[in-house]
Amino acid sequence: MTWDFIIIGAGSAGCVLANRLSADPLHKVLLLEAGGNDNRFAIKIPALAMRAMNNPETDWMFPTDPDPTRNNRTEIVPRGRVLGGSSSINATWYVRGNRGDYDHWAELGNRGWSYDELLPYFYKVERNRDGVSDAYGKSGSIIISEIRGVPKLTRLFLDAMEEIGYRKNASFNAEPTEGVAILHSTQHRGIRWSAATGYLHPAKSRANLKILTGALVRRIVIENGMAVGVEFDMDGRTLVERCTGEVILSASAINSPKILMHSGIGPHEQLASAGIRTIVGNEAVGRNLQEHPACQVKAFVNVRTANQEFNVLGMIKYGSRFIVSRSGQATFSYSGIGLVRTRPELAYPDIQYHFGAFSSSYTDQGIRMEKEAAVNLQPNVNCSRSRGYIRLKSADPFAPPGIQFNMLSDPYDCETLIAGARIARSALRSKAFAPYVTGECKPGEDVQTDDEWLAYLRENAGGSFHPCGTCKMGTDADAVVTPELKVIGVDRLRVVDSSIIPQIPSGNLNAISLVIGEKGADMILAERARARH
Ligand SMILES: Cc1cc2nc3c(=O)[nH]c(=O)nc-3n(C[C@H](O)[C@H](O)[C@H](O)COP(=O)(O)OP(=O)(O)OC[C@H]3O[C@@H](n4cnc5c(N)ncnc54)[C@H](O)[C@@H]3O)c2cc1C
Repeated sequence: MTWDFIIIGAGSAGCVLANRLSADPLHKVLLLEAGGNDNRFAIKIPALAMRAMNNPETDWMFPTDPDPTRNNRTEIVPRGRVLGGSSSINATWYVRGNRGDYDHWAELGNRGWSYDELLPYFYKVERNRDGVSDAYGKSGSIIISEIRGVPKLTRLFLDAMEEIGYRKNASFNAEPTEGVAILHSTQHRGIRWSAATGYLHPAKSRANLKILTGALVRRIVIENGMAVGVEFDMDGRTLVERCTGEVILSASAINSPKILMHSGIGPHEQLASAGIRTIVGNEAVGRNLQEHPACQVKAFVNVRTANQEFNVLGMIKYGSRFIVSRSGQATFSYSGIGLVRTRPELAYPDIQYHFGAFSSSYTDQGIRMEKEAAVNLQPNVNCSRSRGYIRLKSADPFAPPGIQFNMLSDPYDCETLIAGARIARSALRSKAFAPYVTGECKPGEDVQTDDEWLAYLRENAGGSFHPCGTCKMGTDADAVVTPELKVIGVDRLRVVDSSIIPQIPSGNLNAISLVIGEKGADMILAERARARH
């Protein structure tokens, strides 16, 4: 069989593409996914995502290189390895980002990617079935709901922020986005609504769409400067599928650049040292790695939190509530959002808060629940400026690449995160929290000066599970793909996923990854239609 389109990766963007490209029965579409089926409790019930993470069956669990900007600490980066990709194991936050983010993308030379041009694609993604906000589209594939049954401590977070000068704003995905709110999530009645749920499952019985799970892509086959197929391993065999239309790489910010490199597209020296023949030398492949640097500000509380209930009895309690009302702690982890300007002269929020009515910690093995009752207010820098990279470590296409975040290399990120952390501290010391908060747990009273905060960040800051930018879209020398998402130097090959992001936006990345899938599909279909006529 020869395919019209081969899509690599059934994640947020890949599921959208599989649906849109196979909507025309004349298109024969092959979707290759390394992971397996998403029919698991740990995926359907949002809070159980902690179990889908750190599980090699559903999480890539990429180890990082020691980060010199964070005292050489290492960490494990979770990425979904299952139908739905990271949208199947994420925390279900739905955050679009703001006008400034996407207008900036357009200003960088990416025609067609301004806020006004992307807004119709957000609407196309969204289905505001539970009436959560007028800001959303009404008939898209992804259901957006307010989370249900939030703890009292989360409502206190909104009061606390209001008390120190930040308004409540339930419409935080429309302009102006600034304010604090109960989380809007990609859920319907407490069940995760992933890209697989919204896009892939409704299309999977189409005769012209073939989905292969357990298909681990090695490389793209390039002949005469053109992508003509994909080589992958499945059931212990190495196979090649060929394609007359386009190969579309949607393996996300860590594996997309790695697959390009194994296909001969990337920094010549790295390819040569792995014994890979360079087809297109491009130093930019794998560079521009971005994250939302985050830290924790935590306070002990005098009421029970999920920390004391992270056991069998707690499971029964939360499980029963879930069964009866599809609400409560089984359906979320963090439950309050804040988008805040740390300085009034800024045009857009430079900090996003995740508020959790529980306390957990980053460890080099992932996130762990604490034993004592506490709440956690976590700021992250929105449009961060630190840059890291992905590099080939091995000639083995299945070995993980080197991942270097350099997460606190830019002083702007450090200063902004410190400002955000100080605001978080003020919120936890507000009158609203006073009856409940018994003391600061992290960073603790010893941390006061800028230098002390910086030392705290270097020892404690982590990412927000939002790596992106490693196959940057642009028109400059640092670009890997054009604004049409075509890989520079190779025909019939595009990258369509969060790796094309030129500058990380102000929000969690699932929404924009879905939009990248929608816009990518539109561009591919329009070109195909033009070619037919
Ligand atoms: C734990 C966690 C929590 C998060 N929380 C949120 C949140 O609450 N809200 C939010 O908006 N964002 C969140 N994110 C981020 C967001 O989900 C991702 O940024 C987004 O889903 C990325 O979409 P993508 O299409 O780029 O890649 P992905 O969705 O990661 O998809 C990539 C797909 O490609 C497949 N693949 C990779 N390599 C190969 C290969 N060699 N062969 C075959 N298949 C391959 C993968 O298995 C995967 O299915 C979170 C992410 C994680 C991991």
